[in-house]
Amino acid sequence: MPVSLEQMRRCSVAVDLGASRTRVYVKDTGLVVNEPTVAAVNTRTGALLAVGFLAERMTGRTPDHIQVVRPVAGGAVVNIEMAQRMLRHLVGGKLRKSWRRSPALRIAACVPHDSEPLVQRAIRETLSALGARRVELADTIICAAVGSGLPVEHAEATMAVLCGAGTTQVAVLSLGAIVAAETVPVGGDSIDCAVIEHLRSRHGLLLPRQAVGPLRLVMGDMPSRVEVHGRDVITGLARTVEVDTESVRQAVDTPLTAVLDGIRTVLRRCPPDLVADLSDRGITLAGGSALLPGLDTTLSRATGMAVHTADQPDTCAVRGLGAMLEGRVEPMRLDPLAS
Ligand SMILES: Nc1ncnc2c1ncn2[C@@H]1O[C@H](COP(=O)(O)OP(=O)(O)OP(=O)(O)O)[C@@H](O)[C@H]1O
Repeated sequence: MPVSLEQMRRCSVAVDLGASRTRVYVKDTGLVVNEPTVAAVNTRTGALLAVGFLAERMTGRTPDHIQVVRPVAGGAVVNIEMAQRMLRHLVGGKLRKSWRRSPALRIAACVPHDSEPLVQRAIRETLSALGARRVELADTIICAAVGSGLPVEHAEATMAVLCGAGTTQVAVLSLGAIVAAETVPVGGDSIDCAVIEHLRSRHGLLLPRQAVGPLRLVMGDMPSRVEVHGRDVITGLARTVEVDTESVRQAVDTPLTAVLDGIRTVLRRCPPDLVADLSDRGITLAGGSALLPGLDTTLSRATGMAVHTADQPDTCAVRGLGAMLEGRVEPMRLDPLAS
């Protein structure tokens, strides 16, 4: 799926439909939507009740007739109809100006590297709900590298690790293309599951998914103890336990091993010249899970390479795609040599 910058420049809207967040960037305006990829429906009437933050807040708190749906999982749209309805509500009004300027709206969207044709078709069909006449697809990892400020179009290796909710994509790029890449089915969701499983087995406490966030925030600090509220596994009653943050950090190491294996696999597949470039430049982390405290130091210690976290890592991919739309990425000229 080669990214043609020429085709990208004809698009006016960039979309990153992630498992956790939906982000929309409008050319010459900026990021207009950054909301959870979640919709709540009434199963009796089929009516859409809420989308985005409001729907996410309903998770785990709904009566039987209300269902909270996540239409994207593992880098693919798994419920096209729901994704279309959610997008119309999240984005509709914000694209009115773009529609007026160009009724034949062109949208650019991120898709995971080496995604199946069916996955690509699903995203195209989903975006047709926004009135897109044409949908151009770009590799998410290239977009994230551009959004992280890496000079991807130079003849110099850069390594980007995009830590999302369901997957982590690792790639080495040079001359605007991917030299070697690997997708690991581990992301922020697996990290949350590791924390929940640790509290269940070590403390007999059931923790709601939403309660993991505050616990993540203290993980990078010095080892300390924090109070966590949940439900006792045996009695079913509310209980508060004191948790040692260092033991939570160790529980998270298991999913991180898979990410490390992904980095090692990509490095093994790279020509030695590029690996030498990387030892100078190091690894750049992007994606929402790159905000996990201490992730950069853990990866740096394990690989022996410098690891930097991009600015606003969670929105790197859509901002990178936006930069392509706005023509802020200059391709390296590879004109045939004159004879
Ligand atoms: N401050 C934070 N600390 C740790 N993890 C975080 C933080 N903020 C968000 N996350 C995690 O980042 C993940 C979402 O990242 P991101 O928005 O890049 O995913 P996505 O693009 O929607 O998903 P995917 O790329 O898998 O389709 C979630 O799992 C969330 O728990």
